[in-house]
Amino acid sequence: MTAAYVALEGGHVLEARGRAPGTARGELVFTTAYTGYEESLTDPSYEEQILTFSYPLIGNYGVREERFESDRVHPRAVLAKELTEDVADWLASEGVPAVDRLDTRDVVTDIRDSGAMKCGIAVGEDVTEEDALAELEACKAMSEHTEIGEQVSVDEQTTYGADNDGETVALVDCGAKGSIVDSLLARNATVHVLPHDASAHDVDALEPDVLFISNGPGDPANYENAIDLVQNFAEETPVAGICLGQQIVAEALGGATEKMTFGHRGVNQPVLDLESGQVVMTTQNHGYTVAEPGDHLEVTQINVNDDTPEGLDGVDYDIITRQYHPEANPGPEDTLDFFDDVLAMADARATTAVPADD
Ligand SMILES: NC(=O)CC[C@H](N)C(=O)O
Repeated sequence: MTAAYVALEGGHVLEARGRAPGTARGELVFTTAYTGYEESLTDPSYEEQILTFSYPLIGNYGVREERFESDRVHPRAVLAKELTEDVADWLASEGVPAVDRLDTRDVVTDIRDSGAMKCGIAVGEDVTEEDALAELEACKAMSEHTEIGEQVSVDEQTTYGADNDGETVALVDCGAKGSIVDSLLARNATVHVLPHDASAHDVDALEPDVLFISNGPGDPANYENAIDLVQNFAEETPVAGICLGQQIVAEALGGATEKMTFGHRGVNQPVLDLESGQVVMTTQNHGYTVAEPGDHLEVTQINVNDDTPEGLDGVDYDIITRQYHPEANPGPEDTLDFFDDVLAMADARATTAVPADD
């Protein structure tokens, strides 16, 4: 019989049914998404986290590689009320421990009351509560993962859509979801995916129409290089950002970010556009938020539930960012026009730019 223990910050240990073996530790969070487990589990933004699904049955339409957002599972472990065989086998093959048959309503309530917390997990034939507690003991706070960008970024620059004749995008990969690249390619852009530690010279060499900062895991303050790039280019090149990208842009331009209690993770987060008065349903996955936009940015969209900034525009520079995931996958596709807006911003700048000479 496989034993399974989940040790929560504070030392409380839950027993569950083991579905994929191993030991792990991470920040315990939950998503309310009721579909899209293939996309969520391969979203690099979940690196160093343990993901609880609040929806009770996960896996009822199988596991298909074409839905993956990256080439591996990123959460360190998975908790659910009931996992299908398909998902349990997939997680086992990826070496990601998984448990079910625990009361995820209790786990979610606990996270809502106490905030995202450290967690240790042990699943296997011979594991004990002490193994889960030892993982908990070794668990670091999210902000202490200072090299997290390195864990999820590409090692080398890669170009997609070289033959496209639309805008040229320099996408700084801090853990980018594949759908961001796909959304840009579908709009005829050429996308150069750059490592998170790319230099200003690397970006310059591409003569991009837009510098785009991706989503990604962890504390935005730990992406010093990407922050520097935004500072370097904001004046001369249009800038866009999604999720971590919005946070990095705010950090770079005199704003500030802060950790939320338990964050927003789900596919039905309502966002109000302050100019049009329209509310859209969005996909979200973040534990930090912009606390202060600073003088160079203004808030254009807010979360209806808690008023946190969901969209920023440049005051004196060409900048558009979103805290949610306009690329969807999972979730509603109501916000794909963000990519049209970013490319239109880049195009407008390119066509009004004054040639240097002649
Ligand atoms: N999806 C993301 O880009 C997440 C951004 C950041 N790591 C956060 O938790 O807020």
